[in-house]
Amino acid sequence: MADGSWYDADIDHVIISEAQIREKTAELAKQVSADYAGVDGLLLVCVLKGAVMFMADFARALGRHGPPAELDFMAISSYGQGTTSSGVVRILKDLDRDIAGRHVVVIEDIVDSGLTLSWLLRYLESRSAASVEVVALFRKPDAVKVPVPVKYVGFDIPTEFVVGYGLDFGERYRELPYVGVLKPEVYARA
Ligand SMILES: O=P(O)(O)OC[C@H]1O[C@H](OP(=O)(O)OP(=O)(O)O)[C@H](O)[C@@H]1O
Ligand SMILES: Nc1nc2[nH]cnc2c(=O)[nH]1
Ligand SMILES: [Mg+2]
Repeated sequence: MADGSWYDADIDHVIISEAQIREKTAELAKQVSADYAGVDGLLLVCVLKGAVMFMADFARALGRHGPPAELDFMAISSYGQGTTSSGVVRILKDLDRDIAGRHVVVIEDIVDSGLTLSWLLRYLESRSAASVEVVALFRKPDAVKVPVPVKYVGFDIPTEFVVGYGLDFGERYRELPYVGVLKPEVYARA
């Protein structure tokens, strides 16, 4: 449907295309680059697994402009296998280094209820970062349960469960290059 890949049979419709993601990522990287000009060693923190694609593309886009950045990864999970947040956040992998005094930019794929991010921001601030801001590629403004300060937002999308570009359903569909909504029968057979 979208580009002829075998997953397309499961996709009802595309919400954001690969080209739109590419364009927006470049735009966000330019904004961050301008705002952090002069900062040496910005620390990008990727929230695994969902943000893995966005981190890779965003970091490369930032690399065209600077400032120089380091990359670190946290794995936290609040969704389990389903489509609603449990609200219980588990750290599966912590940061490798101390972030005290560092300028941190959190790279997130999506802000839905806001539960994951509000937990993460509290966690990072408790570790004495000099500053913490968030870049989120997608946000569902009508789904937010806990308001979180997200300085850089790519796309506001409707309150629907989406997959692709890092976002999974039962660990599948993360490798889709676009973001879309699954056909109802996919949930029925899960
Ligand atoms: O705003 P919220 O309602 O908290 O939802 C957003 C979070 O949910 C997803 O992660 P998930 O817990 O599914 O883990 P994953 O990234 O490994 O898929 C997504 O990647 C965000 O981190
Ligand atoms: N795959 C996926 N994970 C999410 N986590 C929070 N919202 C979503 C969503 O819409 N899709
Ligand atoms: Mg998930």
